This record gives sequence, C-alpha cells and structure tokens, in this order.
Amino acid sequence: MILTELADVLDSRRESSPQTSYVAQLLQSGEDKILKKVIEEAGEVLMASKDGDKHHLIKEVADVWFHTMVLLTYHQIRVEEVLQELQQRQHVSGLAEKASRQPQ
Ligand SMILES: N=c1c2ncn([C@@H]3O[C@H](COP(=O)(O)OP(=O)(O)OP(=O)(O)O)[C@@H](O)[C@H]3O)c2ncn1[C@@H]1O[C@H](COP(=O)(O)O)[C@@H](O)[C@H]1O
Repeated sequence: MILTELADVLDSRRESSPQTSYVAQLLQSGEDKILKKVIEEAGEVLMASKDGDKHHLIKEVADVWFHTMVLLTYHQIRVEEVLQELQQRQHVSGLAEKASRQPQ
C-alpha cells in the first residue's frame, strides 16, 4: 500500500544527507520546522477547498498527508498505527449505528 511504502522510504531517509533528500533535510531541521510545514500545507488545503478546483485540492491534501507522515517518522510512529486507529473507529462509532440502537 502506498502509505506503508512511503513510510518505509521516509524511515530510510534518517540516514540520508540533507543535500540529496528533502525528507532528511526536514527530519534534521527538527520538530518545529516539520510542524510549520504541516500548518502551512493545512492552510493551503483551506484555500484550495475554497477555490473550487478539485485537482488543486487533491494536491494540497497529498501535501498535508506527506508532511504529517514526516512528522510521524520524526516521532518514530508507524503509519500503520494511525491506520489501525481509524480501523478501530469503524467498530466503535457511527451515528447511524447509534440511532439504530435508540428505542423508537
Ligand atoms: N511526497 C513527497 C513530496 N511532496 C512534496 N514534497 C516536497 O515538499 C517540498 C515543499 O513544498 P513547498 O511547495 O512547500 O516548497 P517550499 O515552500 O519551497 O519548501 P520549504 O522551503 O518551505 O520547505 C518541495 O520541495 C517538494 O518537492 C515531497 N518530497 C518528497 N516526497 C516523497 O518523499 C520521498 C523521499 O523524498 P526525498 O527525501 O527528497 O528523497 C520521495 O520519493 C517522495 O515519494
């Protein structure tokens, strides 16, 4: 799956030179620089959503996903842990399911 493959590449960049790798550059710049990129890209998602160009929005969401994955790599958290969290929520929540359990 693309997210786990990307996570493997990001992990491998821990050892890379910042001169040849954007990810190594970010990881070595530290948490604040990575957080700044996440916030910056989230702002760009907002603008892309408002401008009504779906292709632009797709690109900006990809940028946010990518930079949040760099943040996970920085904290040595695997993307599978986030995927697992989302998967668990499928069984936990759901307004429709809650409504179906309410007495009529
Ligand atoms: N998915 C991406 C990806 N998306 C965006 N970017 C880079 O993110 C950077 C930031 O984009 P911006 O538009 O914000 O550019 P900027 O404002 O000049 O950047 P800053 O100076 O603020 O950091 C650009 O340099 C893009 O090339 C990415 N760089 C890498 N990847 C993936 O990460 C892998 C490893 O990359 P390297 O570490 O560079 O080999 C690659 O194989 C790709 O799969």
